[in-house]
Amino acid sequence: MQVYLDNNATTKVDEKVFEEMTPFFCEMYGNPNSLHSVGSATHPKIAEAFDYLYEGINADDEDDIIITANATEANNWVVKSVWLDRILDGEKNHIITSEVEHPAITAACNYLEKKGVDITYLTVNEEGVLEADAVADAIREDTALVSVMWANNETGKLFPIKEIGAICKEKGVLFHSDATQAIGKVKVDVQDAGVDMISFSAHKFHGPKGVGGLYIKKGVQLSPYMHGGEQMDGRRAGTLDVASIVGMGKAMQLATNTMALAYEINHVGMLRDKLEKAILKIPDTIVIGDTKNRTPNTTLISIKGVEGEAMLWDLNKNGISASTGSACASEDLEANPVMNAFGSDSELAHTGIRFSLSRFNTEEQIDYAIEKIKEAVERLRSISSSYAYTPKNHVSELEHN
Ligand SMILES: Cc1ncc(COP(=O)(O)O)c(CN[C@@H](CS)C(=O)O)c1O
Repeated sequence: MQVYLDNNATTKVDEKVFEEMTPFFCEMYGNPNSLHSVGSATHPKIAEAFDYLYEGINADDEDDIIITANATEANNWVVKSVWLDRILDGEKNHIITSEVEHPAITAACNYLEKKGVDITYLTVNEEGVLEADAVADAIREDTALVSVMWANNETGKLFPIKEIGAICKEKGVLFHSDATQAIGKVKVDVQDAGVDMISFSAHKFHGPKGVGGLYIKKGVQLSPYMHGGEQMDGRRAGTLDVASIVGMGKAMQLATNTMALAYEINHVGMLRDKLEKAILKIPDTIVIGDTKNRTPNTTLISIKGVEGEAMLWDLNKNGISASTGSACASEDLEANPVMNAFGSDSELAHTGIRFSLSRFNTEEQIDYAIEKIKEAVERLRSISSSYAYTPKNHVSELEHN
């Protein structure tokens, strides 16, 4: 049985999304900027896609949603153009972010540090969340940007975006949120939250890889990151990938409508809780962060005495796909930065397994995964030189219910 539990890394394209995309490869292949009818034939579905995007995040018609290749581009665009506009060409020299952001933010900020920009990486509390007051305390006269993620990709923890939005508005500081792991899992309402910009990627909510977006509130000045043609009113040059834009719009509509979000909480959340509860019945296991105020699909669990990569290998042999943390950091065997941020000791930081579900997972799949996880823990602990294996914590004696 194949059980895909790594949806925070990427998701399957919804069949309905794929259907919407297919005409734009071999039939309606025109360039939307061409004046002829082959080009203009793409316009109605592009317009519909943008309607879905605006509705999906409750953007005002006067706001902008600019198509990017992915959230990485959107995040880099925000950080580097704020540097250009407000630091190099302005009187600011300070950016505030958190220490558990995705590398698309932290690496871009590290790059600016080398250019002399002062970056504050706020720490998270023991629940794995940044406190809004910490942002207020960190803001200075020369602060150009606050960038805090909406939901953490490894723990699923939700950050106090609305409170931070109010603080940034009151202090007149630009506020960006990386909403990549929030869209399609929780309600993302840019007007209610008071954000100036958010980043997103379609492949996180059952759209195609290679397309994402940056929402920019009306009136926010941000120099283009990509210069060239007049696409996106000159805010992001490059021929539009019509199929991907249409796919992202449809995916946004399918993932953010009221029924879909209710299903995320009631079905996906139920499956995640069932999986998590079953694993926590195994001795010496803990959830990293805490179980409140999370996206409904994610759990990051430390299994003492079991190296994360070894666990993944065991699960993979049984058709189960999970990760030790974000996919982009999976190659290096360094301790998981998010777990380090929680003050986890190094042993713990190597034992984290991230399970991230989707609306396509079934209860039968979760029951199968629970059985295989218990078997893997039993096997790996029995050959572990570091785990004190006693009859008390024999996994096989545990009742599975
Ligand atoms: C919060 C957040 N912000 C940005 C990105 C980047 O998305 P791209 O479409 O690759 O550009 C991601 C992607 N995180 C994946 C791959 S590293 C994970 O396994 O957690 C993310 O989670």
